[in-house]
Amino acid sequence: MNEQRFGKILIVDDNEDLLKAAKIFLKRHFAQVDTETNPDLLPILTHNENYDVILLDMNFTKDVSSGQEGFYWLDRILELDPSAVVVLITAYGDVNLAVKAIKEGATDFVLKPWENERLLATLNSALQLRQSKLEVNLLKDQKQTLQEDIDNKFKDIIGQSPAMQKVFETIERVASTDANVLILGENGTGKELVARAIHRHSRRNREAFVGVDLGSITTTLFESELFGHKKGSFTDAKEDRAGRFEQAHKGTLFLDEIGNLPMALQSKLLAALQNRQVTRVGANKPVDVNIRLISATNMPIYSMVYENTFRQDLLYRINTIEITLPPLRDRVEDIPLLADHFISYYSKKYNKDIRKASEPLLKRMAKYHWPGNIRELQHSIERAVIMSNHNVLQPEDLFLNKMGQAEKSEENVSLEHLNIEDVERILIRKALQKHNGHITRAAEELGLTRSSLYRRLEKYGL
Ligand SMILES: Nc1ncnc2c1ncn2[C@@H]1O[C@H](COP(=O)(O)OP(=O)(O)OP(=O)(O)O)[C@@H](O)[C@H]1O
Repeated sequence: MNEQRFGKILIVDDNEDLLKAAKIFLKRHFAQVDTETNPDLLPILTHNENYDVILLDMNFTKDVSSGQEGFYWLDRILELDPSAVVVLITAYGDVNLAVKAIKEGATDFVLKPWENERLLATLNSALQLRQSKLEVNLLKDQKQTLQEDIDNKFKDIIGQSPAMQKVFETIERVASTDANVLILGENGTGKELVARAIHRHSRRNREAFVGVDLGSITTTLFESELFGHKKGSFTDAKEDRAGRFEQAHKGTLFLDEIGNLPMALQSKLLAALQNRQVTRVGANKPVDVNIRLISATNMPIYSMVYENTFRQDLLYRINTIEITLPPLRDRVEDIPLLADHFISYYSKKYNKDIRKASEPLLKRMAKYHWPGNIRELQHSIERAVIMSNHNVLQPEDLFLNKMGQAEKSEENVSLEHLNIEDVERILIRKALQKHNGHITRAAEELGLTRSSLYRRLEKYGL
């Protein structure tokens, strides 16, 4: 018989002939059939093997027919495994006892002497019940994990400052809608983290979260990367491939660095977003895509619209809801929390016993400008944890970039400690601040063309 057999059955009865006969018959139908005459071994047997169905006699002592032993063992089995499925073996006159046992948790009963086919049918239903019970248990575990996830909603986004509370509120409010979200903020402020949190708390969370870094996609590969291609449509197209839009179907598409997309490509992106359809390179039929769109940029996107370097219609398509992440220097009250979080994470990772940051170090961190925001804080703490010999991190353990220190107290900038790049970065930041991110005016003031200013913005991550 080639048919695949499932199910582990244990039969406990004091009648050896009955056990032998049952085993011979049932082995043809189930994956494993074990027999036992001594019920005292039940706890150890059920502990060692994960039986699907236990076929249990009601009476073991000779001339006793009260069924008390069966009740006792039924109780014990269910105590050890509340999902156990127990089928009782009863004599003809014991039907009332068997009915009572079912009320106490037994699944079914079979009458002795039994017909093999009827026994098989009873065991098959019992096995199905066992599988359902196991599935329910699994679902309960999964539900609990999901619940824990919900309870710890923003556990990976650290921050208690009013600005971050506002961010959390917005995430909560927009996550369940399908609204397009635009996340603005300097480099390293947690834009991707927020995008992932929105996806995690959305109705699409069982589907894919697909991220694309538009800042690093070349113009030639843009369409194939986003919309996919047919085999042979260009030299490197060795096989049919779905693009990011299709990969994100039913899920969330995260377009990072959208402000870096050249104008020509912006129109192509806009068309796909408007039509909710994409056509693979080399194909002639568009396919429908159902995506939730989240975009992010550290560029001054509104000034870019004003300057005609970012399409206004594209901006309106992506910014239904806007979330602006504050730079770390504007929420210094979150620094101790973040520091603790990263110290404990990296201490564990590198097997060090570093407990916290000292007060003088926290003061130093509060004064620092953090041009690279949380990413910079995270990396400096990682380095400090690796290098430090202290149990409490000290100011000298943290290597901070001269730039960030200079800018926070610009009036005290001492040029001899800066190099040309440091100075250029300070001047660009000042010009942008003065003109509220207006690129043309800042470029004019700096004596640069707009495109060379953009190159520098990218270079310095401004
Ligand atoms: N609030 C936060 N709590 C904990 N970790 C954070 C927080 N914000 C950012 N991080 C961490 O900082 C790093 C940078 O975050 P993320 O990549 O989300 O920033 P980003 O704004 O998308 O950066 P970029 O603009 O450079 O793409 C990540 O390692 C992230 O886990």
